[in-house]
Amino acid sequence: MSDALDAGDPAGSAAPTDARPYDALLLLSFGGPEGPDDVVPFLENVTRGRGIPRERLAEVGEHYFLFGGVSPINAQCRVLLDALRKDFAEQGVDLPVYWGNRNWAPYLTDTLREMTRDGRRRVLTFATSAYASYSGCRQYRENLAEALAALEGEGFEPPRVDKLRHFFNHPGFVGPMAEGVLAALDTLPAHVREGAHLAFTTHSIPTSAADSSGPPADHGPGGAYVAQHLEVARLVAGAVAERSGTERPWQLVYQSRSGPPQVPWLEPDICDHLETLQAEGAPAAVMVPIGFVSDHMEVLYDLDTEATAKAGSLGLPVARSATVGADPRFTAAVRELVLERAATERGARPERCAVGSLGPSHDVCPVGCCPGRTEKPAAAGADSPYA
Ligand SMILES: CC1=C(CCC(=O)O)c2cc3nc(cc4[nH]c(cc5[nH]c(cc1n2)c(C)c5CCC(=O)O)c(CCC(=O)O)c4C)C(CCC(=O)O)=C3C
Ligand SMILES: [Fe+2]
Repeated sequence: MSDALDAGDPAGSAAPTDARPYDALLLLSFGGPEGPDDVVPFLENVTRGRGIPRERLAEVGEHYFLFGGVSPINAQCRVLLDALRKDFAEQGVDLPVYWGNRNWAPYLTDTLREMTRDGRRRVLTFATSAYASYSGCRQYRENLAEALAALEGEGFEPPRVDKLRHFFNHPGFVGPMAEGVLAALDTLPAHVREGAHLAFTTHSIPTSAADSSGPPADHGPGGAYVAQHLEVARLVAGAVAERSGTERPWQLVYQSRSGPPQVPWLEPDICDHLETLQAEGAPAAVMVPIGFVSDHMEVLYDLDTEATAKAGSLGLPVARSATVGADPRFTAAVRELVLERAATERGARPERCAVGSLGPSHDVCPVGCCPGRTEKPAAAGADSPYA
């Protein structure tokens, strides 16, 4: 990118709603079962070759069967898809939005095939995962590469695919979560509200995956994964303190651990944390699922069912705050990120919005970002085999 653009920004004359060079947005999500017969095949898709213990799979299958074999995640993606289309239409952003999943229908490869048939040549991807990590970023990029390879194998010339930067510190993500905490506090009995602890939770991952998350240069203990979550927790706790006039103690904790017990994963687990809080005399807690963009199964089962039951057995009042879902501030944030990236691709230097001290994340994952256990081709990064 040339500094000379600062003077006479050529893209500055473009309409503020110009999404060029992109001709489509791809909403890329995890996918989930939509009925009892889907549960086992879905789990097979998720765990292909990753050695999750059988007992854990049976347990996770049970969580889905408890809800009729239906994960809420696909319905939430449909709502988000509609909300994005409506936002784009209202704001004059002329960009079709498609939806594909990594692990269940509509499958990513099918969506990309449809996009290719529709003549889309420059696709921007919005993955429903806010933070850096192998599971939350590179794995999505690997699945994009697999889909592109499959289409090439079918004789198509697939589009070029980019991916939006991590949005964890965008105000359209942090703001709605802070408001969700204030609303959750209001549901607690009045006499425990003041002293309630904030338990920020996210998906546990192996400590080795956390340590290597983000660009290689940033690697420290916990890597970008822990640093980005700590930043969001700090920002939300700060906004809540400011709005409510009360500083509350907070901590980042983890949930939904899997994998063999001898492998270390990020700790403490939310349930152990609730036990500690109760033992230390905390009057109440709000569980704040900052690691998830909507109320999918990890939230409905691991927090609303399991952790809430644990708190009940401890006599500790708890509430769970809302995820951003299709909040209009979040859909607006996606639009802003799309237009920002489009302007950057046109050679302009748009304002790159971010709150807190970490600054806006990279647009293109550098080589070695969030490595997996085995090296596989990944699209939409500096090490992409696709342009
Ligand atoms: C960081 C992270 C996110 C957040 C980023 C993002 O959103 O992508 C996330 C999201 C999700 N994870 C989900 C489901 C599952 N994740 C599993 C397994 C795993 N997740 C991991 C990490 C993450 N996971 C890891 C390190 C594993 C073990 C190894 C592996 O398999 O890589 C398993 C297998 C059984 C189990 O081990 O629990 C299932 C069924 C669903 C769908 C929920 C629904 O249906 O509503 C969603 C949104
Ligand atoms: Fe997961």
